[in-house]
Amino acid sequence: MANIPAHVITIHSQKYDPPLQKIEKTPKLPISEMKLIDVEELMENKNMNNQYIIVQVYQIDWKNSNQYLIVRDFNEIWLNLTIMEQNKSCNYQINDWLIVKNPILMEFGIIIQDQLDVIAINEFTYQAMINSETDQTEPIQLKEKGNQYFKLQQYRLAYEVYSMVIIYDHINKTNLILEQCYNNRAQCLYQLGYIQESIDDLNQVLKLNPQNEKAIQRQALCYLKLQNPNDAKKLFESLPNNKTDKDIVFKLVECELMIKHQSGNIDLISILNQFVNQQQFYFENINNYRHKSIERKKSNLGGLGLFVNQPIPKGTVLIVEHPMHKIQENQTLGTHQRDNIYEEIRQKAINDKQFAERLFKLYDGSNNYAVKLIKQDFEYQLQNYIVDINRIENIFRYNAHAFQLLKVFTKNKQIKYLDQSEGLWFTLSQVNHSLTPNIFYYFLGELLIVVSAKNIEKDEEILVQYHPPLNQKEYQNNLKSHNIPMDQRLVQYNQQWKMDDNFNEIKTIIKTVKTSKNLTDLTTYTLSNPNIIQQIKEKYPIKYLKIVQQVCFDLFQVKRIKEYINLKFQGLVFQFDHYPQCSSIQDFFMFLTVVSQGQEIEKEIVNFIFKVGILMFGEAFLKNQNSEDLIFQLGFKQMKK
Ligand SMILES: C[S@@+](CC[C@H](N)C(=O)[O-])C[C@H]1O[C@@H](n2cnc3c(N)ncnc32)[C@H](O)[C@@H]1O
Repeated sequence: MANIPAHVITIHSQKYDPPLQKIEKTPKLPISEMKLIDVEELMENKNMNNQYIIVQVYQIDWKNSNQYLIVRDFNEIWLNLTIMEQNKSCNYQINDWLIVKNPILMEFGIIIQDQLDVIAINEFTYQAMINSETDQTEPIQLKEKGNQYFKLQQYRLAYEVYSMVIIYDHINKTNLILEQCYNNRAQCLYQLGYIQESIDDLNQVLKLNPQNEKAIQRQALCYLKLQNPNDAKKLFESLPNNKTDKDIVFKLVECELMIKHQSGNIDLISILNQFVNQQQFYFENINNYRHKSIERKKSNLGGLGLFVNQPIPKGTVLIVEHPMHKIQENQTLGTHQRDNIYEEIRQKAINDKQFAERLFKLYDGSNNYAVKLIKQDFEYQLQNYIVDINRIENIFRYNAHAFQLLKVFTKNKQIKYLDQSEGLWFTLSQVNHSLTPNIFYYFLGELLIVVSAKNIEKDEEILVQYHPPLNQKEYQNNLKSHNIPMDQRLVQYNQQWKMDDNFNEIKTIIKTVKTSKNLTDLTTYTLSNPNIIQQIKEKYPIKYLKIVQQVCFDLFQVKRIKEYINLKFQGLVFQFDHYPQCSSIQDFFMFLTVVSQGQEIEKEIVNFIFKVGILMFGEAFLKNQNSEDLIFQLGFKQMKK
């Protein structure tokens, strides 16, 4: 141990030799939500809440029942530490390390009012502490344990384990895995929502290794989270792969957007172009997601249905799913290629057991028996290599969803424009129909997103509206085609949904879109009929919000703004029914906000969508302009070029 520097005033009192006592109870580390700081930091930062320091005991004195220690921290800073009203049976020994919770720094040193705020660590307690938490003794193993917790998303536990390694490392001055542990612990803090604390840990990493790219990137993300795009940008830019790594490029654009947004200086087109020129992005890396509360059970409506086993607030993302099967380009079930389609699916079922298993779990028209028979049926059919084509057809008839696959990328990244297509989405296919649905869904390309439209009670069935009701006859036909009995309370036709005057015109637009050979036709059509646009605008404001969403989606996929604006007309006219619950901009914003908070789906993408949305509306608000006009101006400006 080093000599005490002269400037430390030691307290000379009568010497007291405490009896050596074993600690019987294993102390738990009281630091689950606390931050390790050093004495220097403590001097700068007088707020002692939720902090702890670690010091080593050099000398012990007593005065009445107060214990006076001389201690030093890892950085060899010496100071006095007074523990008021110390219980004499709890004695510290020279060279013990003390974990001191919430230290109060006074002129003459640290005062501890509550002796429980101090825990001594000697070899014995240290071992006990580690064993009690993890059954691991070695710090490297301990770190592995932390990693395991992290993988299981048990961030609190991971945090504690990493903290222990950090303490161990400080004590033993090994510096062995300190860098990794701080880095990992920073991630835990981030996940737990302690962003500033995460930044502090990352500073520790960068102190040890200024080149640690992971830490730089993570710190930048923290700054973004704290709405500090300038610092975030600097950090992202300092990364060597800031032009090639798609995540970083993406983040840099996001910084740009946020900076422009905060300064009120928005030039959306140039931002879009900048983004679009940089790189293309795909939705391929989004994993399927299904809310943990969803259960499949018997439904009063017939057959099985999906229920939630906990209350679900409005706006919760319940399902994010890729199609388990989708029909090839330009095909729908109504076409003459139908038999080929079923044959194709049949082959897939024969070759891919998992696919077949899922397929046969779907409703096959035989309400009561469908699921009961699955297992034996499936096994039998596979054994004999017979997958009945009629059954495949049935499954498709009752489960397929249509979606507007406006464009896709071919393998060599060419854009292809497609007509409406159909596919099977596994989870959505298990949801029953209602005209008063509690969920709604929409597609980003072929990616399905299902969101709760109301607060849903525990054990309530989730219900979706199968078709937008256009008129009584069509509605009845829809129900019939779905094998749904007309007397169902939940499926009664609502007189309010009469065919409106705009309907025929809208239909004409749809038809034009569908039959036009190329996009110029559509441009001419919409431009020469501004009244229709005006009418649609008045009647269905929500569809403009749909454009915002589509705009953002297209940022990832479309190179040429022109085409994308043209395509919007197809999207907007056809798809606005998917937002029956969003009747205002505010509603839609709420929806976006909630979606962006969905932990499990690709946050960046949804955040990005959200931000572009804000920018567009933000600009309109700044200019005191109708935001819908703005979106339209944007579209027309581009089209005229
Ligand atoms: C996509 S499936 C839904 C899941 C299905 N109930 C099952 O058992 O797997 C569609 C079928 O469910 C039934 N169904 C859905 N909604 C219904 C409703 N509101 N009333 C009666 N039956 C309904 C109809 O038989 C319909 O053809």
